[in-house]
Amino acid sequence: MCPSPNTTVPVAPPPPGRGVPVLEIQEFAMPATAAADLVVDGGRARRGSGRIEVTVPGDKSVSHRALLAALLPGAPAVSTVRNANLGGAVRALLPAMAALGVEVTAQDRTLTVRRTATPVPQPTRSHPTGGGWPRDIPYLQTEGSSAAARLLIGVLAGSGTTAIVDGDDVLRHRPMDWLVEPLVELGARLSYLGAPGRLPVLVGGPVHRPGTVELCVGSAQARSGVLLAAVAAGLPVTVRHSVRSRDHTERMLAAFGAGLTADDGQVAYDGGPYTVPPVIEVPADPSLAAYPVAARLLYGTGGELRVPYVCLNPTRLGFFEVLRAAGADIDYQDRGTTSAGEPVGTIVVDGGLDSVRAVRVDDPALLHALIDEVPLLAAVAATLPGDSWIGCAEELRFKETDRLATTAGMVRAFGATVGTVGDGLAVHGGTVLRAGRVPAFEDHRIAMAAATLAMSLPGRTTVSGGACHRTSFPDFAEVQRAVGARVCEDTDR
Ligand SMILES: O=C(O)C1=C[C@@H](OP(=O)(O)O)[C@@H](O)[C@H](O)C1
Ligand SMILES: C=C(OP(=O)(O)O)C(=O)O
Repeated sequence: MCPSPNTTVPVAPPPPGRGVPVLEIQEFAMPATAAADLVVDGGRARRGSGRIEVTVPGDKSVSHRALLAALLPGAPAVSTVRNANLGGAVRALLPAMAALGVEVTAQDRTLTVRRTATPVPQPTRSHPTGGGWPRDIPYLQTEGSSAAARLLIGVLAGSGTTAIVDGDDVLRHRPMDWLVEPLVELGARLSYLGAPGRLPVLVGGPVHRPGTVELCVGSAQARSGVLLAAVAAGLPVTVRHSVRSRDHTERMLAAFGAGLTADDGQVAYDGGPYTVPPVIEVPADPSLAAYPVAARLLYGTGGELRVPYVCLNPTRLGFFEVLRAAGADIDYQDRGTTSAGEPVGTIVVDGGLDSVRAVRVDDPALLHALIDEVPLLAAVAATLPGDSWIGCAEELRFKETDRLATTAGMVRAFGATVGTVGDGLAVHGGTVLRAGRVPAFEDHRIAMAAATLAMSLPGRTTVSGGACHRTSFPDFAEVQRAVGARVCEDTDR
């Protein structure tokens, strides 16, 4: 049986003086698993030494932004997104765009976006209060992707497009007020059609009041939603934020020529013009590169592993930086820049974790630079001899699962001693870990972290519902097999 994600085992006190933000924790029943299991036969790497190169899919965040750029006023009628991530989270945006008359076709990893198509209405879900949906208003469903929903709300609230934005049962429990409240301050008419602060949200009128808004969270999606609204409306807006989280929206809009200035703690848009280019290039996803890199480090044998053309935006490199600072041999080479203003290069890893005792994250910007890699970092930390701490992570409670709890539950299923303490995770090192059946809690990041840890442990591990990795990394198993893993999907379930 899967351990409960809600069990809290304090194994170490939080660091002194750490204030825990008061945020309302999401509680809801997870839907029954639909995904197949992942089966991992762990132990030594299937391949020995030698240089290996693997490529990982395009960055999920940049893909979302590149697609939504096509909805900005003045964007070309036909545009191309190259090397897009084609996982479920990015695909979630396509039917919503179709309902707005924007057709997206995929060939390999290239998306062609046409703004002039006939709108294709999406089927509606049941109304959360049992009432009826407002008539003649496009209904846009973004499934489980909060980036898709939040960024879309921003673009709609900037371009003055009336629509309803909805999501699946899990997304209907994730906070939308982080973004909706600042948009309302800027004059947008937005209303919650179900629970306050949650989807579905009706976007009824555009932002039109210039000014400064203050965000209460570090969420890059919230900041991006406000910036996209401001730029779509040509409205001068300053966004103050407490944490510098991923800045892909700022880089992309600046690459379009929009007048943006970023200082410590704020980003300001001057209301001036911009040009959306006909082609946007997406670099490979550093959050996905982290899995083969971790597998290589956990195996600890073999030669160099190279992952080319990865987004080297510093707001995304926390996982690699924390391990580098702790002694792992990780390097960045072949540096360049994409047309969307993103630094790119090859991540090179050699050797294992022998010189690494423990890892520590206790800075909010660093946490945000590895926010999606926390389950993987905790899994790696469980193999180290020392005690590790991953703090400043309160926002993880608002992901598709409460990822502080589900990360602890997953790592504990391997026999590790790990607990949620305040706003973080304390991982005791030096425990003997064992293969077995472990939960993924329907969460792609938990599934991939579990499967990666299992690769280095002798014996068979079954990651329940682990095939949910398709949300962000459809070819996860193929890539990990190239690094030496024995991992496959159990299609017999
Ligand atoms: O801006 C984005 O594309 C994302 C920002 C992060 O979420 P938050 O903005 O909620 O922190 C991250 O966890 C998510 O996978 C993608
Ligand atoms: C949290 C994630 O995405 P989102 O917030 O967009 O659902 C993720 O991909 O790990």
